[in-house]
Amino acid sequence: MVQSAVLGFPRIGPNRELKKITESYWKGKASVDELLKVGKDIRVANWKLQKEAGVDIIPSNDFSYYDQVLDLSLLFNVVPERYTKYDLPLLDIMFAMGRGLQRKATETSKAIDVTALEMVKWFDSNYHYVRPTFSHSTEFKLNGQKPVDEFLEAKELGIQTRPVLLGPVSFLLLGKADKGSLDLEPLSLLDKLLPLYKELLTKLQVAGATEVQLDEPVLVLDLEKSAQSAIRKAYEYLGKQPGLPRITLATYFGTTLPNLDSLKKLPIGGLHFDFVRAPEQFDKVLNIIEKDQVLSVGIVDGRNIWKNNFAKSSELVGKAVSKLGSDRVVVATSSSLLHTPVDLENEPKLDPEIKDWFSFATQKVKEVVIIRKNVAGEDVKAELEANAKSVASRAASKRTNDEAVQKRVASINEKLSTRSAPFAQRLAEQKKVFDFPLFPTTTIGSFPQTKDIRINRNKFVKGTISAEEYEKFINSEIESVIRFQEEVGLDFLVHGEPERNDMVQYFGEKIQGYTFTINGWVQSYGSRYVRPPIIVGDLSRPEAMSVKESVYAQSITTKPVKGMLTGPVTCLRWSFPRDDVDQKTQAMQLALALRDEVNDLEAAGIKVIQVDEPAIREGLPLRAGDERSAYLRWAAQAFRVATSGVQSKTQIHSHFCYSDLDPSHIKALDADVVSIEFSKKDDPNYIAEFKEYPNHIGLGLFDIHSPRVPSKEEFISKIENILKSYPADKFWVNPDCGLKTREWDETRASLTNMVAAAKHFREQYKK
Ligand code: MET
Ligand SMILES: [Zn+2]
Repeated sequence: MVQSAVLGFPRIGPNRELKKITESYWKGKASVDELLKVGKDIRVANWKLQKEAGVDIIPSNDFSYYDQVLDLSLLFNVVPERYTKYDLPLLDIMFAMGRGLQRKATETSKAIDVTALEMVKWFDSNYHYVRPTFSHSTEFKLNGQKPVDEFLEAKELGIQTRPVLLGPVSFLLLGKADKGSLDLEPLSLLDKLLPLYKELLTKLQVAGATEVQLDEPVLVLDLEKSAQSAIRKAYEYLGKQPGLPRITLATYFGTTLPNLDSLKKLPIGGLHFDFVRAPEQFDKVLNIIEKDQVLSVGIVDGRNIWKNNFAKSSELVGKAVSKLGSDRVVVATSSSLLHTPVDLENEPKLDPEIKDWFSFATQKVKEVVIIRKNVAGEDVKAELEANAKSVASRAASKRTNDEAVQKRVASINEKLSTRSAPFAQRLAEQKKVFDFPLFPTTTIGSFPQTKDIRINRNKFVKGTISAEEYEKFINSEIESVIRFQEEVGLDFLVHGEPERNDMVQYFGEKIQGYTFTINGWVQSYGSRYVRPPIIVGDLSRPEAMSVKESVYAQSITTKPVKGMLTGPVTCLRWSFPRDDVDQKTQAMQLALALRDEVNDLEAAGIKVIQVDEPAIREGLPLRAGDERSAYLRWAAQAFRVATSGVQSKTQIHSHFCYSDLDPSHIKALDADVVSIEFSKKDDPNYIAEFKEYPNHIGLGLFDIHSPRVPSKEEFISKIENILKSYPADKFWVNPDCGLKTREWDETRASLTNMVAAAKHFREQYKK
């Protein structure tokens, strides 16, 4: 019989229960038992939901208090020494690795001061994982047995699960060598790591697990020969161990075709492929499935919110069945559902016409089951008819098409996407407008989003305070942020973004063609969740979106205040995009809307405008080649469409974070000044690469994901280090990213030290 499988379910809880409890645990307001209880409740609810929906293969160990990759580092004892020397409980070591920890000394314990590990984008998604960090002194051993415990927890409820683990090759390749061990090649650790997987799988088997899912998403990347052989080696080794649970090796987010040879004839139970993202691999994949192997057909999209097309999916699964037989086919989600919101039923405010086009994680679980039933010949006539109706209604809806927008996009040309003068000339004109010192200091835009801000925003949304009252409140926040920056001594100010719930959602709500949810949260990293707006139709800007706040901020200070916008590519990437129009077209529509906004800001007297593009790197197609170069071209052009309507003397900034950015990715944006997350990348080679960047640049000097406050000396030594390979006259001084998740005390202390360091160098370079 064909089976159904889910590769992973969101773990944040339907009402963000996990965020609430972890944050209060961090603040010392909730006990560890309270934290663990909420975690357990979420796991139990998720398993029951899937069981009741009729899913055959239900995942366990897809839960995490912070990040599943971090869990695995901890489980295998890949824990740099700096985290273990304080005798913290495992859970707190894990949080310290994820977010850093700084604690004053008390009578009974010494002071703690440790930075977080590097956090990186999970492939091309907006999820971030904590990078495994290996050193010569890494001693692999099992630390606890989280996957086993969670398997047993489900078993106790009478639910048999399939534990999920990141596979050994991906675990190593996604990691890096620690400072001090830079000559270490993570993949060289495979031989030491494999016995640990064996030990763990043995424990799972003893606990009663008959199957495991090992994720090897690196198989959708360009892999060197050594990595391809590592895959073979790992699965030949694990597959041949007698008595272990059956292994399903799962890939997702792209095509495996260039690496397919390394998957042939492996002694494992099954293989999973993502046919939503890469349907082109279907025929070739069918040919490599061995007689004793199962093909898991990933057909329900784990990355987007559109309702599945049952007729189409069933046809594809049917093809697999006719070739392999029904016992060897599983209908599955394309990837974990981690990247989709929990439940569409939590959205009472969505327009019913549009809501009928969507499917969130809870609905997707049911979709997998319906497709399975359909392929197995069970009666799902009513579901199929309803599905066909929604699919047809979306295709025909008036809400998706706007001719004026389509015409304007067609008129985009070189002139519209090129600034009126080259950088050198622009810089000269800008220098006449502002008197900027060497090492200009600035921040990335947001300041702490306090409870007070959230309370007032909610009141405004609920209508318990009027628009005027809310505006007054926002203005008072802006004013205090401006005064704060003046006191601290920053050169280029920001208004602080207190009016923004989220940098994309805020604009999404003002752009026509978007719809948004009230509960559609998706984990971005740790306890940070986002609520991506949904692009349903052609996009346009009915009226100014940010001018009022920027103009107010500029009116109360003589220092330049940056206008602050989210760029077209980031708006696209951090939304759920349409799947019926290509991404480039959606980006250009956004670019035109933003161009009008940029021009309006300039007309209103704003002299510096920052258009953030943190997501530009994550959108990079995972493999090198034509698709990637085309992406880089259109992404840069979209930015230039948005920003080249201004005069030369208007300074355009941009900002990038969260990823290993290559300067070549951003040169073509031609922004006057860019700021980049950098604080955890003090590798001299990486710094040297940025010398290539022709315009001005601020390499981020402190980690904004951590509450830790760097001292003035620490800033000085960081800057000194960068200046060894980077010219001082192009150098801006700023944090890694916006400060919205920080507290005010930390923010004041960090920025004060940062400005002091900038002044130190200003003095030094005067001489
Ligand atoms: C993720 S990038 C964030 C940029 C935005 N301007 C902020 O400061 O929050
Ligand atoms: Zn950022």
